[in-house]
Amino acid sequence: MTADVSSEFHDLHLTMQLLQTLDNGLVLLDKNYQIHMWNSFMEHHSGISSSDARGKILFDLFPYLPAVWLKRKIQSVFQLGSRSFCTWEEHAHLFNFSSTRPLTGNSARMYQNICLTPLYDTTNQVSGVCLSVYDVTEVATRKIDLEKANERLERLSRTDPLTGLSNRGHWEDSLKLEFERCRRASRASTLLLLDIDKFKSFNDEYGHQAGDEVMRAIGDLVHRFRRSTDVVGRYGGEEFGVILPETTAENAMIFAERLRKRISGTHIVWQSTPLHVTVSIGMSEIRPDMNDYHAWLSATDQALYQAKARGRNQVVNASSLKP
Ligand SMILES: Nc1nc2c(ncn2[C@@H]2O[C@H](COP(=O)(O)OP(=O)(O)OP(=O)(O)O)[C@@H](O)[C@H]2O)c(=O)[nH]1
Repeated sequence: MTADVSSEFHDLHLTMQLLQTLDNGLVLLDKNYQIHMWNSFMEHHSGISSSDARGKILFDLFPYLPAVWLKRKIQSVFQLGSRSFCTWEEHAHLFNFSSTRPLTGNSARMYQNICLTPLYDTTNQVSGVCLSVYDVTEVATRKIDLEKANERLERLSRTDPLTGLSNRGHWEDSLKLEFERCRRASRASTLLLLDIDKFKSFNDEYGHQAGDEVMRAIGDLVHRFRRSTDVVGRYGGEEFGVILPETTAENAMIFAERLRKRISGTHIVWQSTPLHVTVSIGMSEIRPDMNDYHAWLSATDQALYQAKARGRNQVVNASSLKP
């Protein structure tokens, strides 16, 4: 070996060692997806030694890889001569590797970003593609945790903690939306306000916790009774609101009467004592002369007031009231 060749061989040897120290995976592929280099990161995480990997076809070693998609990506690097990327958000675990910190992190599997880089020969032709694999498990799990926490906060900000129904703010937003939709499309929609009768007496006789239990049970009953398109919320203290989209007052009356009877026929058990609960319901169908959803609420509230005044445990339709 001449001095030059020996020096080049020495440099190559050092370069190969340097590649082994990288904390990311390196795979050198030719046009036929045959592996020409496989660094220690890949050895360590795949359990396949460099000597076993070299000469093999990538897709034979890892039959679970999304072959159609990845082949297209690799071929485009050969054709265009430009880099290509794939983030964990596209393919979370391209290689099925274990996470290096499964105990402190939140994932048993490694999240990866992938980069495909063209490698040129001396004639300036792309002769290989270097596939770099980056372990981004910590970043990915942190982002996923943050998204989950935000979703939870979002849900909490919309929910009444006692009944699990929509809280007043969120329910009123739905009401406003429904009002606007109906106005534009001129279609029917009916609003119900439901108030537990003599609710104060449950608090006074059995304690506040019993009152809470009554509230929870009625909220649950209304929630289970409604159709999936109806929107139920806790409107105030012991008051619930139900929006019945695409429903005329006539049909809403059938629903409201059924609900009222169901509630008055159900005993809520508090510490072995059955409590008899009734509700008063006011309802009103949306009308063209209503300028905003407040007018809709106000008409329904007046009907509820009448249901109370007429002796409770009944449904009153706003259209039956004298103007
Ligand atoms: N336990 C409990 N009580 C509540 C809650 N929110 C409001 N209340 C109570 O509900 C009671 C409502 O009483 P009133 O407005 O006098 O009405 P009522 O006793 O239901 O009588 P009518 O509506 O006229 O049939 C008040 O005593 C409030 O303190 C709650 O979240 N839990």
